[in-house]
Amino acid sequence: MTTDFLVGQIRKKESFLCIGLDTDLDKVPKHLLQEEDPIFAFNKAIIDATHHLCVAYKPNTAFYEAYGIKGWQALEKTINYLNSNYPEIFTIADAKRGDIGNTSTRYAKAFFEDLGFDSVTIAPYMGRDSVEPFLAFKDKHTILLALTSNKGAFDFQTKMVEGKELYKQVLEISKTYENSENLMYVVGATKATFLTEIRNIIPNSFLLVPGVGAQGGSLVEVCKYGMSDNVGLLVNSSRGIIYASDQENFAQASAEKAKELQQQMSLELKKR
Ligand SMILES: O=c1ccn([C@@H]2O[C@H](COP(=O)(O)O)[C@@H](O)[C@H]2O)c(=O)[nH]1
Repeated sequence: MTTDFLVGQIRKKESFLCIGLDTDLDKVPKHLLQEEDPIFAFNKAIIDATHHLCVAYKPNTAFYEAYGIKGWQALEKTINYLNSNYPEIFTIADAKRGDIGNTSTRYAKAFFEDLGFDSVTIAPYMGRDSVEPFLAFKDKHTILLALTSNKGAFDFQTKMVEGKELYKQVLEISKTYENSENLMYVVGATKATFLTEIRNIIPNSFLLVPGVGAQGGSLVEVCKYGMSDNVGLLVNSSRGIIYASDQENFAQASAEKAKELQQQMSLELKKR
């Protein structure tokens, strides 16, 4: 999917919501456990109830890998369902990969070609040759971890390296990578006050912003400091939406939570 198409969807739906499909069988409604594939049954119900309120879905691969081959099959069914039924939706494999070049190429093929995701999250730590294999794929997006939402972000990401915080080095150096127009960045909603400085370095790049909802980040602050001329934001909520209820009405309850965020997003878009 091109960035222009994504921006068009954001304007049309008045939403830059990304719903995280972090599907955990300990948390899904009990009646679904009788289904042949309870993970997919849960995801399908959530997607059907919420697709008009969001522009992206982000399965975190950990939640699928944890269930072995059945989990991976559920991930495959989920992305196939999205691509077949809702091709206007931007899809993110939150896999946090990155390795030596030939290995990164295999990861890129797995997520972009075999599974057919629009984007994948990548750790920048191994540098240029670990990231560029992902960037080589046209109309696919590589979402680099810049400043993450967790407390441990302060262990390394904000440390000074050659006179500059490491996360700023990641932003600046990655701009020099081949096909860097295919880059997006992860910045946690819990780090919203850093967004002004981040926008000075990458004024127009899209940011995937996890951390509203369960982690306590503020959507208003993210928009205040992080919204760019082309919106430039995909704000993710996972647990806050998909586990709104553990009863039979779970999909409707998730749609209500998604609608609350979409309406706040619509207001933020109208402010500009
Ligand atoms: O900095 C980061 C990077 C990734 N994540 C992931 O996003 C979701 C957040 O889930 P919530 O339930 O809305 O808190 C989850 O998959 C994380 O692994 C992040 O939180 N922060």
